[in-house]
Amino acid sequence: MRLLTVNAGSTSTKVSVLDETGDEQSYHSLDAAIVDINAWSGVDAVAHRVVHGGERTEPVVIDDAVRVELTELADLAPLHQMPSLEAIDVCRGRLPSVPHFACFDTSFHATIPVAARTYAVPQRLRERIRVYGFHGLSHAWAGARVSELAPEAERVLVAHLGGGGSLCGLLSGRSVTTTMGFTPLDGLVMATRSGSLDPGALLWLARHTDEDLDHVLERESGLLGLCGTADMREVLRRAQTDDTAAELALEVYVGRLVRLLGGCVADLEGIDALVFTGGIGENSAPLRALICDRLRWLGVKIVAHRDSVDGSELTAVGATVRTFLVHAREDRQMFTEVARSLRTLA
Ligand SMILES: Nc1ncnc2c1ncn2[C@@H]1O[C@H](COP(=O)(O)OP(=O)(O)O)[C@@H](O)[C@H]1O
Ligand SMILES: CC(=O)OP(=O)(O)O
Ligand SMILES: [Mg+2]
Repeated sequence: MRLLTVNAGSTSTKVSVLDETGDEQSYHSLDAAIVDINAWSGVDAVAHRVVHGGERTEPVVIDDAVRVELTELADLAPLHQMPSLEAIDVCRGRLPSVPHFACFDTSFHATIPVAARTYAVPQRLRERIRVYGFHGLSHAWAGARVSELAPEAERVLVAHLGGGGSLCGLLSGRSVTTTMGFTPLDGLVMATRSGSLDPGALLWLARHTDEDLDHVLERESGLLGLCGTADMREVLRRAQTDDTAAELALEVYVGRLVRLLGGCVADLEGIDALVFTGGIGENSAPLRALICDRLRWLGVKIVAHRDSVDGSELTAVGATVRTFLVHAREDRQMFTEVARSLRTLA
């Protein structure tokens, strides 16, 4: 099978053409991929990463009805859903005769136990509002890689740190806990998203200010709100020059991560392996060091590792938890899922 994949993230769009031989072509935008339209010849199907899939637990072929269904979820993922739908429209226009699949970030988290997905609100609201969890394609891929790299590891914590960020606790490869909830605004401090906030603060802001809360919390907060840049490379560079706003941003970022990771570790009753993935997790040795310095109590200890080779083991002597670096391959995960769906449909 030859598959075109489109992954519209909050700070990047990644497009690739893949097949089972491992041959692959990558592009950093849909426009760049369209310029190389010859690479699309012979594509059997297209896979689109769609962040919110509602109750869906499997990829689905996109027709007009599915498109409407996904549009109705747009305000639950304002940085992602409409850009994905726009990419879907462009690709369906260019390749009308092959199936276009939506592969969902939410699907992998269908295994989270009921109590862990339930908010303490009245029943009439619980029917609408629950934990979905996101970055599922990345967490699933990282979990599968760890099962190759460390087959003995049953309790695995994946830290997907990119433009968005979330932690996922996996037990025997299945998601049981995660830091994002009803929407991808929850949990960790992100590039421009606040992450978790006291719901009382939201009520207060709604009553006492005329801020556009959607805009503030999705696009003006996170690292950007704390120190004026959304790019972790810049935050780290500025923190080296005694820039106090950048230093605070790093402390808030790492502090929130460590606190939420502690909750996931408690859900898993300990961990055997820790995995870093996503643009920051894969590429930033200094950030991994800052995080792991705060996790010594857990038995995490890593070597200073500067390159970003997929599957590298970072575990240092004396550690009781094995730590790995895995490249986020949502495209490869979509390949696996679409191949399975095509077999089922055949
Ligand atoms: N060497 C690096 N050090 C720190 N951060 C990095 C590095 N390389 C990339 N990043 C960060 O990774 C982020 C992009 O991550 P990625 O997972 O590709 O994004 P998206 O969430 O759009 O999918 C950028 O915001 C950038 O700041
Ligand atoms: C769900 C999410 O935040 O995705 P990304 O990190 O790709 O923006
Ligand atoms: Mg991403």
